[in-house]
Amino acid sequence: MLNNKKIGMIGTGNMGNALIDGLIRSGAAQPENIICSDASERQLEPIKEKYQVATTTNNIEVVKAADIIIYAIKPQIMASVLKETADYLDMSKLIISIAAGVPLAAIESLLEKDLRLIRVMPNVAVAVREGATAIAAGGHADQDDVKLTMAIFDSVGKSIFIKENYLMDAITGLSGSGPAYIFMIVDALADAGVKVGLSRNDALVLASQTILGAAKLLLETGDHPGQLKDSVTSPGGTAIAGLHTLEKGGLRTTLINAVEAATNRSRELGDAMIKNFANGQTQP
Ligand SMILES: NC(=O)C1=CN([C@@H]2O[C@H](COP(=O)(O)OP(=O)(O)OC[C@H]3O[C@@H](n4cnc5c(N)ncnc54)[C@H](O)[C@@H]3O)[C@@H](O)[C@H]2O)C=CC1
Ligand SMILES: O=C(O)[C@@H]1CCC=N1
Repeated sequence: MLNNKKIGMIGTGNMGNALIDGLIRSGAAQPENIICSDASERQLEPIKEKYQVATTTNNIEVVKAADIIIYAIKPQIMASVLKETADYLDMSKLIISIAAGVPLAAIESLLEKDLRLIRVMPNVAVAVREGATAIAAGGHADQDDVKLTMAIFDSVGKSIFIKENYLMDAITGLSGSGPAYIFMIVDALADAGVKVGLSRNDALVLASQTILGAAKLLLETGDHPGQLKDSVTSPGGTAIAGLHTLEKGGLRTTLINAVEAATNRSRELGDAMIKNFANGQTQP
């Protein structure tokens, strides 16, 4: 699908780096077809060394050279980088933003021209090709653009297509931010293992593998999580004793509140962007 399309990555931090890694390791893109930019040479050097991709600190160079441009910079500087590169953006290029909370409408109001715009919410697991990604298309992006974007993010995990309006913030709160919740849970489970006598390393390996195994069971069987939970809880056994404690501690409510808080923060970021971008304000 990507064939020899040139992919430009603006921003090579957590996500930009993870995407480059996943694209190359999956074979979806060849190093010679990737050019990336970052404000920091320190960020670019290891990427150039590891992946032999073209690197530059000049974003405009990336936009000029690429057919598909992925903006992988912080939401707070999206406006200034979009403005910086705007003159070189046109309908010949597919523009993908992965910035949390930045609505397509904000980008369209800032750039004030017809562009093939796609908004994507991936997560950091793209680095190990197990990303969870949602894709929403702007007014001038067509089905081929969506297919191209899905080809990129399916090469580094699983992607779904959604209508952006009100769902992308929820996805940012759930799967975009979700790896952080799981890392915290694994860290706590490892502490628990240490508390009941395991070495830190054994506890961490066992806790991580338990999460991986549970996730694979869910995805490969398609069974409901409640059904799978019941398959673990022996009558009068250990799992139900642990689950009772989790219920008493309000685990479900806490997780629901966490996703809601992250979703609301994404909305706040978006509302601020729309206001600032509409006033042409590009500094955070
Ligand atoms: N970290 C995550 O798990 C996820 C992040 N995102 C989104 O991805 C975007 C990037 O996030 P991260 O990679 O975590 O941030 P990061 O801070 O790790 O990377 C951002 C990169 O942009 C570079 N940069 C700063 N100013 C620049 C400029 N003017 N031109 C070019 N590069 C510049 C920085 O040097 C840095 O390497 C954000 O919009 C975030 O909302 C989306 C999903 C998940
Ligand atoms: O925390 C953030 O804003 C970014 C977006 C989703 C995950 N990390």
